[in-house]
Amino acid sequence: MIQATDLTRSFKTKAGLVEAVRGLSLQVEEGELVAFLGPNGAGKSTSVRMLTTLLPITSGSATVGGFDVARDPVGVRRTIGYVGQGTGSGPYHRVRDELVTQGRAYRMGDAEARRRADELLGVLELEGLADRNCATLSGGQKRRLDIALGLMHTPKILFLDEPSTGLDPHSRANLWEHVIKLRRQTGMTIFLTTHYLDEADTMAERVMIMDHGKMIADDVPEKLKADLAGDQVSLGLVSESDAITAAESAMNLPTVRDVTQTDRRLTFTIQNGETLMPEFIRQLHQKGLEVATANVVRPTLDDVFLSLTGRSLRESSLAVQKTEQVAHIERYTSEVSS
Ligand SMILES: Nc1ncnc2c1ncn2[C@@H]1O[C@H](COP(=O)(O)OP(=O)(O)OP(=O)(O)O)[C@@H](O)[C@H]1O
Repeated sequence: MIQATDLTRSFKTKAGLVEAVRGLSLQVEEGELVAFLGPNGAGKSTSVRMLTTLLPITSGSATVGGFDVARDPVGVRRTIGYVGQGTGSGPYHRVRDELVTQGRAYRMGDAEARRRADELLGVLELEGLADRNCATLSGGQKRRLDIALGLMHTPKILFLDEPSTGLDPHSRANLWEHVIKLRRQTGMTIFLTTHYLDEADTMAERVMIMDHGKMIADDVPEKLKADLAGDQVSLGLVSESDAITAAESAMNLPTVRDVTQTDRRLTFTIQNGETLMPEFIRQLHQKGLEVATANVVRPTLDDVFLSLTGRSLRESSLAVQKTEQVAHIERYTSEVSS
């Protein structure tokens, strides 16, 4: 459904050439839900903007829905819906009118545009707001309207650029319920960028991680976590000598790494820790070693990024969330004081 080969995009700036995307190749199959992750400035939006024909490519090639993004941008635009970071609705228009106008822009007849608008108002639970001015909607309602706008022409592929950024946790969860429902009903292919690691982990079937303009990982979240991060195991033994012997045994476990023993504590990283640990502890008991405490911590996508780059992706997304919180507080303060 989406295919890119060696895509690059550079920008000439006063400070010099910025290579935002440096040889991106990817493939997304029909009906997949793929999350595109990466720290600020990794090149995610630039990639999405090239795939959605909003930005010309510097070199390489891409097809979306079977249409070449450089040679047939109109074909691509007919096939996709794009929900960008800024809200797409006009503040002084009513919700249903906004949808109908969008439909007309896609050359739908008036009756068809109204029928589709009402259908989407239902799917995205915006019926009660159809006659409200867009300016009066909450953040979460606005994002749902943005998605409805992107779906008016019934696209096969939906691009969502940071759909839930700036929403409170309840609105984020609600937005996701709607996206998942839509996907179940339509079988649409969904390609989204997000800063929220938990969101990518639980919602996406496949995660692509970008850093410095390049793809550094592309797989199902569980596999990425198992292969690149592994479970963190921590065992407490009753004596230091038991811990030393247990560490020697741990060295022989398959996929084990980073075995560390300090006093009575033994820690290591391993794949499938939850499954392997009961048997390992039994073996230690058989050797006369006593395990007093055991803890297995499952890895996160941040651990994957850390193992790939030595940096934390969470810190980058926390920085974004902090900026958002400051923006919320500033908006609130200015509303209160005005
Ligand atoms: N129009 C532009 N002119 C110059 N540089 C640009 C332009 N657009 C993007 N860049 C640069 O390209 C790089 C990639 O930016 P991009 O917006 O694609 O990153 P991103 O991964 O989407 O980041 P974020 O998560 O912060 O949205 C950054 O260094 C950015 O400053």
